Amino acid sequence: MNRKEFRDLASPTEAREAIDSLSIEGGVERVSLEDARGRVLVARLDAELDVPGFDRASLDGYALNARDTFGADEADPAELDVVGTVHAGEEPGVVLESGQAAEISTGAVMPDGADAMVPVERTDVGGDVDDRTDENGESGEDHESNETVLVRTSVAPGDNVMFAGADVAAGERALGPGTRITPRDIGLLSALGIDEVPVRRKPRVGIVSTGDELVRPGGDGELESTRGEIYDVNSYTIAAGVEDAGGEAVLYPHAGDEQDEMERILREAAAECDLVLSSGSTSASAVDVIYRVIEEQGELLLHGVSVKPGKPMLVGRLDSSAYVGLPGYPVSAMMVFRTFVAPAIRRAAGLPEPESATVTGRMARDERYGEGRLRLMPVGLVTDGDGGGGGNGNGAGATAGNGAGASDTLVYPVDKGSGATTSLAEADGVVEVGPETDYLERGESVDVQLFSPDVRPPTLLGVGEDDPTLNRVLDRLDNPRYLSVGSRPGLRRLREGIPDVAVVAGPSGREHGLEATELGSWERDWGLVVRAGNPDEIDGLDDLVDRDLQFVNRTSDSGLRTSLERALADLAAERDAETGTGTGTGTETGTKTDHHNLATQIDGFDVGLRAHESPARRVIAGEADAALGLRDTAERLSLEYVPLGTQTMHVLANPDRVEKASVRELESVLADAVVDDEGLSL
Ligand SMILES: Nc1nc2c(c(=O)[nH]1)N[C@H]1C(S)=C(S)[C@@H](COP(=O)(O)OP(=O)(O)OC[C@H]3O[C@@H](n4cnc5c(N)ncnc54)[C@H](O)[C@@H]3O)O[C@H]1N2
Ligand code: MOO
Repeated sequence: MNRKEFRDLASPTEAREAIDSLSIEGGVERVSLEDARGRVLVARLDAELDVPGFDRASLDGYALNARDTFGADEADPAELDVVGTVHAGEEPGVVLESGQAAEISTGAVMPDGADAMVPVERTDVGGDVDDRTDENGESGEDHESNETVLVRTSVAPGDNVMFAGADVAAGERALGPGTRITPRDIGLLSALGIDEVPVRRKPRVGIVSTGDELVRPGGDGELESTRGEIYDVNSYTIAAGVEDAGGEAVLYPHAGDEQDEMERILREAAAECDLVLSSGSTSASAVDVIYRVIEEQGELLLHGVSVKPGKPMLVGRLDSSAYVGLPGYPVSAMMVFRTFVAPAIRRAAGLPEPESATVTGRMARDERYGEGRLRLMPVGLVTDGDGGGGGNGNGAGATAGNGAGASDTLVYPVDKGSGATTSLAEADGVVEVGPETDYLERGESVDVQLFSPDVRPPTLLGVGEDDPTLNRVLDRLDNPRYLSVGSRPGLRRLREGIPDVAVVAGPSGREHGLEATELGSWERDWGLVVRAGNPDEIDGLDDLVDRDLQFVNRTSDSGLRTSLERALADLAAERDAETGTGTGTGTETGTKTDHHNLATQIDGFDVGLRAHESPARRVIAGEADAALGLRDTAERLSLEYVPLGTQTMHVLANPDRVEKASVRELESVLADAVVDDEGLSL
């Protein structure tokens, strides 16, 4: 089977041109006023009537003839006979003559003979109130002619009257083609009595994810990890991106890795959509055959672009639809989508390019890259210094000013690889690094395109140990970001000056030779997490070493792993001491036992999982007898906990950021927390 090789890559510009050459417009449809918001008008709409359609009183008061008020003022009011009342929505039953007025409501039709009105505040009832025969103010004919009104101001013709057509006159241009209809435009359309408008049909975008391993989120049953099953990410991120760009997303069933099945589903989508987006099957493996479907059944315009991530993307046509093949890796799929596809959908939908929100910052560390492709580098932002801007210095409830203030913005690459969804979820934007740049130096200025103008960088950036108590602390803060990289990498990053705080297990910063302020600390109980009821009667580390038990560890970056290794070292020393007194053990004679020797006797010691709960979940799944973990975790998952020790968690602040509002807020949350038998509670 011949496989795809990427020898000649198209340039990003060529990729854009290829996509632009496809037609993905959706045509025209008519939508009702209720569905018109955000839609793009395709034709000019002219007013077919006057708004208002009659001369109308702008205030509650009296309609009258302006000439009758000339010279009137507070001291010398004009007295007019009130000959009727006109309410909104009724025909005036009165015609005014000189010296007469009619009571009138806001929005009511001005009676004939009236050319102005006076608000009620500038009048007084004249005559004798007791003479009034009609307290309810019924229509004009019912008024006694001896009722009068004292008008304490003079008005000019037209005062307080909105004349017919003053809002919009018949024949006027109301809305032009290309208008993206806003709630205000809907107001105008309603006033004109228009209940349906011609708009661009949203481009229909079919989404076909390929791969035998994909499972829809929320389906029945668990993922079968042994088969490599994963939840489908791309269908949903891409669908959300399509809707954001003004398209209508249509999800199709997953296509497996068979060419025939891909062809069937792609053609079904092509028949119903203006654009088909597939994900996966773009690269070089034997099942990456989607390009053949396009090549054989449609037209393949290009395959392979000099961009990272996203190299294996495809552009072409299938039947009457445009086609773009996105790589399967979620980061690659999303980056290709937002860089190349979303602008084309927006154009087809008639939407303008969104305000580009760009932030300039400094690289927080050196970054090397030399593949000669345009790199779309996801990055996170953190404000250096005291948080700058608004002087939000006094703690309580402060939503830390994170606008681009006086302080610097540091930019750090977030790269867990193209396969990690958190590479995007933990990023704020993208830095485009040209193919000629192979090195970005710490401190160098870079422009970050935010994912959207409303992206706000987190108020607080923390790194370090994964911990359930910490998760509760973070819930108390406004928009923090925490990267659980483990204690050691956390300390390293704090030393590099990137995060605001690091959370480390075990020895405090000072013992690591670090100039960091400790904001708070708590203890956590750690040990072995075993099945409920402890059916294997596991008492401690001895059991793991000496018995045939399956164990699951944490990665060597984690503080728990460090504590476990120390405990093993203690056990080794104990056993050596016993050997010294002549008690034989299983260790080789003559060699000193160190914790490595004991570790090799623990089945599964080298299987290290990254998060605090993952090992315990292996116990629940029946894949292990004991896991390294916390008492907290065991209790929450209704498992049994075998104590091995306690460990102190330290929250250490970057010395340059101790005055940053969010850091002070964290300090006060930690100070408020109560430490009792249950650990730290809030
Ligand atoms: N020998 C080579 N291998 C690879 C190359 C190459 O040039 N030579 N290119 C790499 C690059 S770059 C990328 S990007 C990927 C693209 O791979 P495919 O488009 O063929 O995608 P798959 O192999 O189907 O999947 C890759 C990866 O992503 C996961 N995936 C796929 N679809 C989804 C989805 N809807 N939701 C979540 N995750 C998904 C899939 O399980 C795989 O792990 O190829 C490199 N290989
Ligand atoms: O080009 Mo792939 O998209 O790097 O990961």
